[in-house]
Amino acid sequence: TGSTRPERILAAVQRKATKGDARSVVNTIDQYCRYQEWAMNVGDEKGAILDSIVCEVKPSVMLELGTYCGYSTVRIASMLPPNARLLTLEFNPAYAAVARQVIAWAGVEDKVVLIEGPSGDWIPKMKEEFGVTSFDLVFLDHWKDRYLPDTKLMEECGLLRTGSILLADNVICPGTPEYLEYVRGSPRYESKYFRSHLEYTRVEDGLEKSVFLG
Ligand SMILES: O=c1[nH]cnc2c(O)c(F)c(-c3ccc(F)cc3)cc12
Ligand SMILES: [Mg+2]
Repeated sequence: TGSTRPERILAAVQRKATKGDARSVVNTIDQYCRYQEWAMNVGDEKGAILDSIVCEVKPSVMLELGTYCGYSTVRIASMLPPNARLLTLEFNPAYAAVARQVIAWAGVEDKVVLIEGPSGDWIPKMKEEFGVTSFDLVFLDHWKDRYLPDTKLMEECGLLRTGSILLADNVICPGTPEYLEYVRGSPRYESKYFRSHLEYTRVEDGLEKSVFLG
């Protein structure tokens, strides 16, 4: 049986990236996915927008929905101060196994809590299991059909406070129409679209930043 794409990404990281150097891990994955084989990392172009928002928000507690190989996990964690925490949720155990090793190689494991399982099950347990009061910033990058239900679930579970920010990937490609309609139409959110491109391609995609108004 051959390797999987995530395993080949991990092999590239362990072969080419400097251990303990998060930026080197990010650059290695971008190189691999641009020139060897495409993969669904947020990528360098949208990643720069993600960086600017993480820098602006300076979150103490952040949630990432959808870890995949850990590319954005490492990108975000490398920008967080030591006492900040990034909780990242991954449904697929094979992806989570690779992500743990990518996160370790980058040396950011102290700032990251990787949780395996369905977001719908874990979001209601965030307070009791992880001592979360509310999230300062949430990066939605999992399954497009879960963006809206998980957002409503976070509202219902009191995990969003006035000023909490949602940043959603892939709002154009593959597209999250119901989520966009909700955050753009709701008086409880102030939304803004950051136009970009689908990772490693010239296809349009973008990030939607939505501030929860309470
Ligand atoms: O399922 C996804 N979860 C999270 N992020 C994704 C992404 O950034 C993609 F580009 C894509 C994608 C996959 C195939 C395409 F042809 C286009 C986009 C999918 C996801
Ligand atoms: Mg994505």
